Amino acid sequence: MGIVDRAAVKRTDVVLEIGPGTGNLTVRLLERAKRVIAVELDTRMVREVMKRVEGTEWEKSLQIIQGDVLKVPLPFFDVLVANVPYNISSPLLFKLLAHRPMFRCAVIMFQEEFAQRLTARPNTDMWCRLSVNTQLLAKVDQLFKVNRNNFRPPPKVDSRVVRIELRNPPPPVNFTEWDGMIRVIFNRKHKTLRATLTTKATLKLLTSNVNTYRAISRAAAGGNGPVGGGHAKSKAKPARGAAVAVDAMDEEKEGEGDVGDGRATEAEVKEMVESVLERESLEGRRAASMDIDDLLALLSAFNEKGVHFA
Ligand SMILES: C[S@@+](CC[C@H](N)C(=O)[O-])C[C@H]1O[C@@H](n2cnc3c(N)ncnc32)[C@H](O)[C@@H]1O
Repeated sequence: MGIVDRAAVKRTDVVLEIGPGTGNLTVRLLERAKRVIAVELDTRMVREVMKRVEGTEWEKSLQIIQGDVLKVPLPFFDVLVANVPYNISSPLLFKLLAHRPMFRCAVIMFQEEFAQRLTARPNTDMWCRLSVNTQLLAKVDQLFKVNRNNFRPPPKVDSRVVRIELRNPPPPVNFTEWDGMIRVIFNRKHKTLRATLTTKATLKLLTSNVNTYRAISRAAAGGNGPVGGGHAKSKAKPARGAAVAVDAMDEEKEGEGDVGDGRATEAEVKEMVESVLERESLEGRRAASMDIDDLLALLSAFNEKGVHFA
């Protein structure tokens, strides 16, 4: 079974094909779907595909969007099929993970190693920021390997086709905040959390975030915090998904040592970070061994304490 069969296209489906090239997959998708929308960067390829369906029964059910898949707004679709250059694998994947409304599935060919990272597990070499972010938002199945000798000329690496289904409902987490934390702790995944989270650069970032959240919180409470003065309440809305964290922070304001003007210092934020790690018994843990649930719990513990990664 090839990519088209694995996509399990139904008669009622709108299929989005990325990079149709000369249209080999396109014609097979048209035989099965209600409609195919193809996004192709190369104008010569666009003409090739159009020529291929001209005068056939498929002419009316194919729409071609000429452009870069990373730049064009994607239309509604049920199923996506993609075979595109591997240098856009990561941005394409993240565009799809954020795509709404949700689609039924995406069947995509990636480089073997990239595909393996998508389904990697903790305590393996492949477990990385890509694995964690993908598995937070989607379920990925490895479908089949495509040997490099199937291509002319053969590339340097093998490929693999995977199926991606978005988690529905999506996890209740602010993705920017989540990815901010994942970036920091997976930058050196074998170091302890205490070591990665208390470097000078990380503390600088966290202190700036803590102070922004405090200012927002003060403004929302009607005070004259640094954000926006008298109009701050309407202007300084926290990012979507951050509301819970801001409420939790309000409750803590009295206890958390504000210094004078209410701004936290790096030393104070270091203490906040260390106290969360200690309370959760996580000082000695390493990102390399943490699964998604461990990481969600870690982010939640930090947010409750008023520590933010975005
Ligand atoms: C490997 S070919 C795929 C050919 C065809 N799908 C097949 O299986 O026979 C990749 C295609 O993706 C197109 N492409 C490359 N970058 C693209 C982008 N950023 N957006 C849309 N299409 C792109 C190329 O022009 C090319 O036609």
